[in-house]
Amino acid sequence: MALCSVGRPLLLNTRNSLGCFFKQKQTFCSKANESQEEEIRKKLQLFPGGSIDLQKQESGIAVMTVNNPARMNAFSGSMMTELEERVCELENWTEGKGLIVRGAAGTFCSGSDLNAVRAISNPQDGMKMCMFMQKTLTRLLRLACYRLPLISVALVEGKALGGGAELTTACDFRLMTSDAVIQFVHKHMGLVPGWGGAARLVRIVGSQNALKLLAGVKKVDPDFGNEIGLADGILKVGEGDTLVNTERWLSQFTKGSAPVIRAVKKVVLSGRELALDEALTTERHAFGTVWGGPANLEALALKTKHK
Ligand SMILES: CC[C@H](C(=O)O)C(=O)SCCNC(=O)CCNC(=O)[C@H](O)C(C)(C)COP(=O)(O)OP(=O)(O)OC[C@H]1O[C@@H](n2cnc3c(N)ncnc32)[C@H](O)[C@@H]1OP(=O)(O)O
Repeated sequence: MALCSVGRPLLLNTRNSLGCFFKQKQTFCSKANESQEEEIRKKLQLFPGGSIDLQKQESGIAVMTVNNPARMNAFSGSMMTELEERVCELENWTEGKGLIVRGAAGTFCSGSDLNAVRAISNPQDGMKMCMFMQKTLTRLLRLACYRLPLISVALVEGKALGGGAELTTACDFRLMTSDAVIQFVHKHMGLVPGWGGAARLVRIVGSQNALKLLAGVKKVDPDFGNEIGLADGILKVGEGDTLVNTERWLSQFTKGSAPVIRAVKKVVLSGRELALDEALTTERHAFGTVWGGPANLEALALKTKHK
């Protein structure tokens, strides 16, 4: 039985929440919300185009591609619902260790498809779309909460604008190619982020920098990204295949014992998102899952030195 059915992700959350320290924070738990989600899913399907492709590799690293190059990889409505489906697939990928999120044809993502945005520009639809994307991107960021040790990185080539900039913040790390730009263009669109991008940005770069990026609509190039902690590394264009280089970079975090990596991601996520008491409780539980475990016993037997 699948753990998750895309049409009923709320059921998924209830079932999967046993091992999930975020269960008390889930908000989509009423029948009314469930039917609202279904309603917006149907509406989004009315705006087709592009795709979200997922390639799960034997290495345990998956590549998710935002694929709509004719519109600079803007998110059509159907791509928003496909993103939810792909996240669901990842939640159930027991061999998964890492995820690379990138855009097709050398550019990341230019946000929502403005044609779809115009058609759903009334406040009710906007709120439903916003809740839908917030929930999907939160699930993407919290993949480890579903028993997987997945560590994610956004490979930012070209432009990441608006919702595309928000998508980068739903990954654990961001690597930028030397020609890349991340820009929260929301203010210029008369908006603020609504896909959870502001809340995540504050946690990544701090409130001072977040204010500069959102209120100043500052273009973040790789050097500035590095300076404020938005970029975790810079990939020089022309020095090898960027995807291969990203896989190599990511593998430093995904190699080793899966239960230990899962526990690491859990303590970091809980430290960032929960109140201290709750985070300490989660840390104790995570510690209990690895103490005396195979990786721990092996390290003790080998008398491992950390030179
Ligand atoms: C604000 C938050 C938010 C949300 O919460 O929903 C959003 O994400 S709204 C979208 C924010 N993004 C934009 O406003 C992007 C607007 N587009 C541009 O600034 C440029 O197109 C750019 C910089 C992405 C690329 O410029 P370039 O000169 O390299 O190419 P073109 O402008 O010729 O673009 C090629 C082609 O793509 C279409 N395009 C680009 N972005 C979008 C988009 N977001 N939605 C729909 N279509 C988009 C562009 O119109 C061109 O199509 P064409 O048919 O050739 O005119």
